[in-house]
Amino acid sequence: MNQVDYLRISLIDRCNFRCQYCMPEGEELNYILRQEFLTDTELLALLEEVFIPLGFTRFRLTGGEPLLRPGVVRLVKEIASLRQTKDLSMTTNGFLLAPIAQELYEAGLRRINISLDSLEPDTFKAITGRQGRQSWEKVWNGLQVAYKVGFNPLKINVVVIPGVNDSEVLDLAALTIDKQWHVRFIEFMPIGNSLLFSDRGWIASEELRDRIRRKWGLTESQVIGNGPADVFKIPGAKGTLGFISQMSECFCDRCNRMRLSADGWLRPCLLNEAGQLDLKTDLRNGVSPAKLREQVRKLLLIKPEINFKQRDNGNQTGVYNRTMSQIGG
Ligand SMILES: Nc1nc2c(ncn2[C@@H]2O[C@H](COP(=O)(O)OP(=O)(O)OP(=O)(O)O)[C@@H](O)[C@H]2O)c(=O)[nH]1
Ligand SMILES: C[S@@+](CC[C@H](N)C(=O)[O-])C[C@H]1O[C@@H](n2cnc3c(N)ncnc32)[C@H](O)[C@@H]1O
Ligand code: SF4
Ligand code: SF4
Repeated sequence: MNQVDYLRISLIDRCNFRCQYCMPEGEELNYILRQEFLTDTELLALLEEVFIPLGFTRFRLTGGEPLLRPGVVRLVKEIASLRQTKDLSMTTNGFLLAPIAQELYEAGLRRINISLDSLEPDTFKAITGRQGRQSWEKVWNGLQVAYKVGFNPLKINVVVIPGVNDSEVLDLAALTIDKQWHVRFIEFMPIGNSLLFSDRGWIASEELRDRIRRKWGLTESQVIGNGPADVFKIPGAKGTLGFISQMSECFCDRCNRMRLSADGWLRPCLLNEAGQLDLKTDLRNGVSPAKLREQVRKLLLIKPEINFKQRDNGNQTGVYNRTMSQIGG
């Protein structure tokens, strides 16, 4: 059985973007009420008294947009300073990153993954719903500042949507040649916007690798990370290329993670809603840390059964109660 030691923590379900594949404009979302959010104190208590004793040592802060969480720098500092934290990272859309990057680094954050689906401001706008050239520039600037501040490895996440941004794959891959940036192409998953998914579908990573191979060649490579990316590089490039292929391949047999939502639900699998635990309610009802630990321990034991397995045709269209922005990707 894989060791499950990676917890993805959603800090907030709100976002300042409306990415078509995640939180499309106009979609009604039931936002978590403020009083339902795990407070910093509750989150830290769960980490220290439940997750860390069970062997979790790698934490990723995500959302929604994690930089919208009030007091995010303080929270980073608290988690980074836990003795058992081996790795603390964040996934962000980068819009609010530039002015806060240095503070985050000083608080102990060392790795950031930034979502940037396009190098064309107009396409960026069409995907993210953010008006104006300025939005793309703010994210681009966030990326440059994060690089200067020293976040390493610095990764760029690209969800590839057929007919929308797949024509940019070579341009995005080229970013890794001169800079130590790590670009990852993510196969679009049917969670968040099933209409767009059934209209556009996804492109298999192997097809993208083929395009890249024909232009520059491609060799296997490595980069620090806890996620499911298969890593390659263009020969001689400073950075790497990652491929996250949840539709064309199955990496569930090496799954090492669980997810904690901003309102304290523990979810054993991104794509399967079975087995979730409402840790926040139990915590607020005075259930002891030992009992909470026991519940999570039991969930860890049955996680291999819950891990997502329905990928016969690589095109399942489940209807999910929670979207990517609520789960944290
Ligand atoms: N199906 C599936 N997709 C995942 C899982 N973890 C990450 N992904 C996909 O990979 C995307 C990028 O993940 P990130 O938030 O950047 O984190 P990561 O790849 O785990 O990060 P590293 O530690 O840097 O490897 C997510 O948005 C998902 O689309 C997973 O457990 N299952
Ligand atoms: C839900 S977002 C949260 C963090 C932050 N707001 C961001 O965009 O980086 C985390 C990751 O999920 C990815 N994602 C969202 N919806 C997706 C989908 N339907 N298929 C594949 N990846 C998706 C995003 O591109 C992003 O890299
Ligand atoms: S992918 Fe991230 S930035 Fe885009 S809408 Fe979802 S949570 Fe927001
Ligand atoms: S789909 Fe579920 S089991 Fe598969 S890697 Fe993601 S979280 Fe793990």
